Order: sequence, then C-alpha cells, then structure tokens
Amino acid sequence: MSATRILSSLSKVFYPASIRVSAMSTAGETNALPEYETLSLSSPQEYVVQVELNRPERRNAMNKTFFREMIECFAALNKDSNCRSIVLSGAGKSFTAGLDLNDAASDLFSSEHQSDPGRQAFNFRENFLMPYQQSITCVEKCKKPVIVAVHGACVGGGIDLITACDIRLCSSDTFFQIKEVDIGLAADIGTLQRLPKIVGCESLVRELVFTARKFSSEEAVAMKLVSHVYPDRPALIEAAVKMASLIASKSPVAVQVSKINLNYSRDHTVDESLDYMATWNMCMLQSEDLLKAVQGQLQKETPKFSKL
Ligand SMILES: CC/C=C\C=C\CC(=O)SCCNC(=O)CCNC(=O)[C@H](O)C(C)(C)COP(=O)(O)OP(=O)(O)OC[C@H]1O[C@@H](n2cnc3c(N)ncnc32)[C@H](O)[C@@H]1OP(=O)(O)O
Repeated sequence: MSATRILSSLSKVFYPASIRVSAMSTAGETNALPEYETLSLSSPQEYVVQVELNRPERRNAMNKTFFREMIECFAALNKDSNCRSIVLSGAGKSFTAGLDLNDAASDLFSSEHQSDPGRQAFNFRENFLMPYQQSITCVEKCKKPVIVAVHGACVGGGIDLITACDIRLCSSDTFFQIKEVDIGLAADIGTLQRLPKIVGCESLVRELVFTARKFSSEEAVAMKLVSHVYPDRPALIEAAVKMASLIASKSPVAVQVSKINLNYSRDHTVDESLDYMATWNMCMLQSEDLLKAVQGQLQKETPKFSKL
C-alpha cells in the first residue's frame, strides 16, 4: 500500500471532517516563565523548561518556601503549553542537602503546640506532612516528563525528589544518601514508597535505608536508580537538555498519555492497566498528532505538533 493510501485511510478512520484540517497553533510564541525565591526557571530549548534548585549557599537545602514553590511551579508547568519536558537540576556545588534542618526545626520543635495531642497531631499532618509529600508527588503527577540531573550530594529529601522524576541522570562525582535515620526520621515523603519499585531489590533498599550509608554514582547506575552517568556537571546538563529536547519534539499527546499510563501501570495489574490504556486511547487515537506522526515517518520529515 502506498504512503498516500495509508494516510488517507488513517485519516478517514480516525478523524471527523471537522478536525481533519490541522489547526496549527501559534508555535514559537513564548510566555514569561514564573519567578520564585528558591527555584530558577529558564528555557534552554524550545518547549523545554529547566527548573534549578537555587539556594547554592545552603546546598539547595529544602525549606518551607521551597516545598510551597515546588507545588506552585509544577502546577504552572503542567498547564503551560510551551512546556513539553522538564530538566530538574541543582545550582552550585550539589544537587541538594535534603531537608533544611534549621528551617524544619522551627516546625518540629515549635513552642506554639496545642495542648491537646490529638489536635496537634491532626494539624501537623494537615499543615506539614501532607503538603511536604505533595511537593514531591507533584513532580510525578505533572504530565510533562521530568529528567533530573543530579550532581555532588543528593541527600535525604533529595532521594525523595529524584524518585518522583521520570528519568534520573547523574555526574560521576555524585553521592547519594538516604540519611533520615541519622536524624531520627523515617523517610516519609516518597523514598520508602517509590525506591523499592525503582531498584527492585528490597534487600539493598533496606540496607541503604537502615544504615544511611553513602553510595556512589557507579552503585546508583548498577542498582538502576540512574540510567546514565556523565563525567561532570556540564556534560550532564548538556545531555539532560538534549534528551528533554528530543522528548519535546514528539507528539505531546503521545508523550503525556504515555507518562499517565506508565504511572498507572506501576501501581495496578496488567489487566487493569490495559483497560485504562484502552479508555485513554479511545479518545487519544483521534488526535491529529497520529496522522502527523505517521505522515512524518512515511515521508521522512520531522512533524510539527501544535500546542497541548
Ligand atoms: C517532613 C519531612 C520532609 C523531608 C525530610 C527529609 C529528611 C532529610 O532530608 S534528612 C537529611 C538532612 N540533610 C543533612 O543532614 C545534610 C547535611 N549537609 C551535609 O551533609 C553537607 O552540607 C553536604 C550536603 C554533604 C554538602 O557539604 P559541603 O559542600 O561541604 O557544604 P557545607 O559546608 O557542609 O554546607 C554549606 C552550607 O550549607 C548549610 N547546609 C548544608 N546542609 C544543610 C541542611 N540540610 N540544612 C540546613 N543547612 C544546610 C551548611 O550549614 C553550610 O552553611 P554555613 O553557614 O556556610 O556554614
């Protein structure tokens, strides 16, 4: 069958006449990126946003402002049609030193505690623990793929954060540490929940959680926590941006529906996940992106997808 006949039959099967004519949107026009105190946003390539943790003098330790701004930032990027993929990195010497211990102390040891322990516990859960969890989970829930580029130290809350990302890359100087037990905490904003599913070796995860020993980039790649290691930070960022740009060149419908379904499949049976996928695709296969992508493949041209 000729390329033209394949395209013509695809078009008839999938598109009502009203959407067969492609309505290219205003690609190229850019919105100003939001500004934050603890995060610095830039756009190194079209449709790619780099979010940099930006308290280098504190090794990007995570304070209350950071936790709040992460939620605001990822909600904004989730809606931003100029953003199709995200690179998350850390400014300065290290990716992150985890929880800002000075800042957290003011919440953990506050003198404003209520006398009733039940009410105190309830408020603590609602106003501290749950929002902190949300500020990590918002990365996983964001429909745009997030590539994290880790260098230097990645400690405590840093592991919570990277395990919520889609793709993890690091530089060879990186060390990782699930440090919570050393400060009398159980890691409670994602590491215990997500890391076993990523690493797949319960024995190793438990060793790292219970001992808080540091592990290297070599060990991280061997345990499949990261997929690639680069010689230094510049090479790491360059590779992360290149990968993000490649993702951003694909159909945003296909990429985002893939992320949603990969997340769903991780937590459900194969049967449930296939059912979920079919329900998504009964709508998404009607997207103009399918025709454009197939056309591009057959005609050996790079398709341009309109904004989502
Ligand atoms: C609901 C709870 C939610 C989340 C819970 C998460 C739990 C955790 O994250 S546990 C882990 C807590 N983090 C740490 O214990 C790490 C402590 N820091 C370090 O080990 C080191 O700083 C380093 C990350 C290995 C980096 O070393 P280096 O490059 O030599 O820098 P330093 O000179 O040590 O630090 C520079 C500067 O930053 C301050 N700082 C570092 N980490 C933190 C931190 N976690 N909180 C607050 N401040 C931090 C450090 O004190 C230095 O400040 P100066 O004023 O310049 O001395």
